[in-house]
Amino acid sequence: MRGFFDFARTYTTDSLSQFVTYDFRNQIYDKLQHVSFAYHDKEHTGNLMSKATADVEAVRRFVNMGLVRSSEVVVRTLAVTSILVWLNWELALISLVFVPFLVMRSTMVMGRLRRMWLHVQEVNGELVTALQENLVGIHVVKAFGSEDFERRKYDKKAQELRGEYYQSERLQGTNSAWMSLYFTFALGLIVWYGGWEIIRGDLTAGQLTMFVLYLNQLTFPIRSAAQIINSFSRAISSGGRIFDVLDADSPVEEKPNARIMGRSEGLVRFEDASFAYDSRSPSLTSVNIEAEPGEITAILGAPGSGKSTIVNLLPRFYDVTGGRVTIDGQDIREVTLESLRSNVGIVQQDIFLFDATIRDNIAYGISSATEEDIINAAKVAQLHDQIMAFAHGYDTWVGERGSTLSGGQRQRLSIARTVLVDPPILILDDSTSSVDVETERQIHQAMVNVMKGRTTFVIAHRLSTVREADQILVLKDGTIAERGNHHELMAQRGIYRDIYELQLRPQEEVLLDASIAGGDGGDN
Ligand SMILES: Nc1ncnc2c1ncn2[C@@H]1O[C@H](COP(=O)(O)OP(=O)(O)OP(=O)(O)O)[C@@H](O)[C@H]1O
Repeated sequence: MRGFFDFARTYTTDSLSQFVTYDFRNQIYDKLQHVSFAYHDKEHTGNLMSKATADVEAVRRFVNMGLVRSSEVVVRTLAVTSILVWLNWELALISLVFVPFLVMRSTMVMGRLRRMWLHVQEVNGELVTALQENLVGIHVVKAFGSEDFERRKYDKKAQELRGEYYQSERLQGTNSAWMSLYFTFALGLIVWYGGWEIIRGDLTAGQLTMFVLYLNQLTFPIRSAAQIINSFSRAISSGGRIFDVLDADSPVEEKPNARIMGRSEGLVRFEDASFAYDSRSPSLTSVNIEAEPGEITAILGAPGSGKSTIVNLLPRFYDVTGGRVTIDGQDIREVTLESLRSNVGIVQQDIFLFDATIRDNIAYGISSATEEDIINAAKVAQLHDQIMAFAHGYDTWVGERGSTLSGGQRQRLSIARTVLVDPPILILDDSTSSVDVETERQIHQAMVNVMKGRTTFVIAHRLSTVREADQILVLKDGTIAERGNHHELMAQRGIYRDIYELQLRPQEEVLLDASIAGGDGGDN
């Protein structure tokens, strides 16, 4: 019988706790998929990972252990107290004298433990962040010989965490001791008063012994209460951190009545568009751009002038803080995010590759892509021949974050991915890591191929791309300082001409020299 009830209890608590954590995990994951970039700018990845794992685990433990034990404690306490009152109400009243102390102490300890556990979870988040940054940036750490610096940084956080754990365990230990002390005091009081009653002849020794034996049955609930308080405080602080994620506002929200955008014609307008990452300084002020379908718009400017910010507004990674952005005349805030983003493709220079095969990485997000589609996309991206040169061809595993591919190959893989999606509007960053002349030519050809027939915004660093552009925008401090084509801007003798003389022309000369010399530096 007992075995059956134990099994039923374990089964119920385990499945309930797993159900709760399953739900929390999915909700957190779902939320993180949908919050905008502005949220990720502020939240550390390690901290989010800690919330999705350690905090969820703290809640699971409470549900698994604390909730059931709490009901057991309540039932036992009520049952024992009723028996005590029935046995001798006067003694029962005396034995309850410690209850107010117990309640006061528990409330105080619970508040302190909650603050402590919150701090523990925060430090744990910082520790995971330090580990995550170290692993992601391991190349930089090794290149700069910073292993010792990183170890000390990690050790400091680990020590802080150890200290915090120690403090909370100590508080829990002293709390447990205090609660036992109150109880022992009450027991002493009963023995003293009961003894007195026996002397007076109002109570027999047997009755007192029975009362004390029953009173002793409260030892278990009192000990458990200390543990439950700890587990509850931890679950409350973890629950708070979890709800911080679940309740986070995302500045980029889809309207409830958002329409689905069909395949766009590719007419893009920025109308008086302004944007600020924070309230202190605007990153874009009153930007006006009109890009006709199929047109190439090159964006140039000094670092920090707002080039990436402009293109980030188009797929709504951030929302304008003033003015509006339209595609085919409709405000992009009126359409669903999914349909908008399927119309706006992005070729990133530093593309993220998943630990999967080349085929899976090219077809990422397009489950309907056939083998033929994938090969065609790789051909357009000038990558097919190199893939075929690998021993496993399209089945080659790219390694974590594509570490087994060169920078040039990763960039062209990004182009192949975009070709497969076939978006009418394209955002491109044409900067390339230093590659040899042949790779440079292949990348350029791949870019020309992918831009064909699409309205393209290219953050331009190379003269070849700038020359192909229908319009060139030169940014300065978040505003468009100059606009026109190459010849018009050269004639203006302004910022563009400076950029041309200082950056674009020398680059082309180097490439020209390299091609004449037939140098091949290797695709890196
Ligand atoms: N996530 C962010 N949070 C806060 N400020 C940002 C953020 N990203 C960019 N900024 C600021 O906005 C301004 C414009 O940055 P942006 O990245 O658009 O410039 P950029 O021209 O693309 O620069 P680069 O050529 O160096 O990539 C800069 O002052 C930059 O510091």
